[in-house]
Amino acid sequence: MGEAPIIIGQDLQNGNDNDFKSKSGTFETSTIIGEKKYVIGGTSGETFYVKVQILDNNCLGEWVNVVELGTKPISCNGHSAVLLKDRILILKKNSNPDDCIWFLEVDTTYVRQQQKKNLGTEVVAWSKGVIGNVEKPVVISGPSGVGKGTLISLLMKEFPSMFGFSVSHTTRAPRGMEKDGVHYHFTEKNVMEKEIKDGKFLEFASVHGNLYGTSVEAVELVSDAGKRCILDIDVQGARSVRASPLEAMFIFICPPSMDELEKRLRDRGTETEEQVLKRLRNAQAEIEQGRSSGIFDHILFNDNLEDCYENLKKLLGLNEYATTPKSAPKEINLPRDHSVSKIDDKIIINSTSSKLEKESKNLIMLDVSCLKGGAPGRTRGLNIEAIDSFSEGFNGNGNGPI
Ligand SMILES: Nc1ncnc2c1ncn2[C@@H]1O[C@H](COP(=O)(O)OP(=O)(O)OP(=O)(O)O)[C@@H](O)[C@H]1O
Ligand SMILES: Nc1nc2c(ncn2[C@@H]2O[C@H](COP(=O)(O)O)[C@@H](O)[C@H]2O)c(=O)[nH]1
Repeated sequence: MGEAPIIIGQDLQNGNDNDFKSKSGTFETSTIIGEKKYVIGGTSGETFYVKVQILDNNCLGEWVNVVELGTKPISCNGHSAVLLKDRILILKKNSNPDDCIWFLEVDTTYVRQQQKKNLGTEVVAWSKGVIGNVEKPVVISGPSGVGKGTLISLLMKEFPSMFGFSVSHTTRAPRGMEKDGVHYHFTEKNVMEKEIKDGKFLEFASVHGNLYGTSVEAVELVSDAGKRCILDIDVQGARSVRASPLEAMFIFICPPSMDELEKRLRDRGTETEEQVLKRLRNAQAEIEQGRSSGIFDHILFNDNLEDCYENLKKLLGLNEYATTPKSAPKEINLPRDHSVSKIDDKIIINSTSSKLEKESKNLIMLDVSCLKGGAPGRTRGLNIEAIDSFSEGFNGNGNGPI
């Protein structure tokens, strides 16, 4: 049973009571959804950790246990909360431009799935907001030696600002040139198993006798950089990602023949004879699954490398002229003191700072109509615009068109 926060301020009938101070001196918001009140605030102490508590009127008005999933904001010195359809938008005050928009998911598909696993406990999930339309992650699978890594390297070299590689964890030993944290996070089996138990992985699989996995953080880091995430994972991993809430594009790379695959693996010279044979045995099953399981949106044959790379670029909507991201992420400078209001899918953020400060700040409009993704991972598709309160037809109180 959670300890009840001490709240000063009025509960609203339905919606939010924004940014009031509790007796402990920390800032809290209270959002009412049906019979439940979500109190988002901090624990006292030197560092202000964000914490969620839920008062459930269905449970005789008791504070219920809450499991908070996802990566949550590390610290927060006050925030505003706005109720959207299935999640609460959190606007952090006094924060960096790339760390001020967060979501607390309360009724998304992911939360409902997790709720089933944690019967008897309330589940909520945190997800950081990313401005702009960073496109869906790309999952690339195919048998060992087919050329996935080669194709991905070409892509990253040609479009460094557009794509970011999801650095997987593995329990296999590094190869000669491989660097920890760059090619893989090389780790111990017991450590990785513990992290899997702790829910840090989006997917994981035992591949050719070793454990491999994509951490939620690996994907989030790429999204945070405003780049399209590329995952190089096996078919089992692709299946898990397909079943997860992460919307992605799935591409399977096929070899022209088993003989050619064997030649590439042997010529690469990174595996022992025993490992080569194991990888070739697994390749047969992977190719069958890749071609028939329905997991993949596209199948590419990597016969001639140049042709295959051109086809990959076509699938990704790239051509020789597209060398910059389609939508570079914009930054938001949230006024330190602000009020928020909601008009349909538009959140109006109005500076309530001193006049001097206000002169440099505009009214900001955050469009949440095209949200994509979410926990586990980032929430994409946020659009932001600074608007002139007089010319754009909004009054200065953010109370809607005048
Ligand atoms: N189209 C191609 N024609 C000939 N050789 C190729 C082609 N594509 C890749 N190769 C070579 O095949 C070898 C295997 O490629 P790569 O390491 O990219 O495979 P991979 O699918 O990433 O393998 P793994 O899953 O084991 O990491 C490399 O030596 C690479 O240079
Ligand atoms: N399910 C996952 N598979 C992964 C991940 N990272 C890599 N892989 C796949 O493993 C094999 C072997 O890779 P290698 O580097 O040892 O040659 C290959 O098919 C990769 O696609 C992961 O995070 N999850």
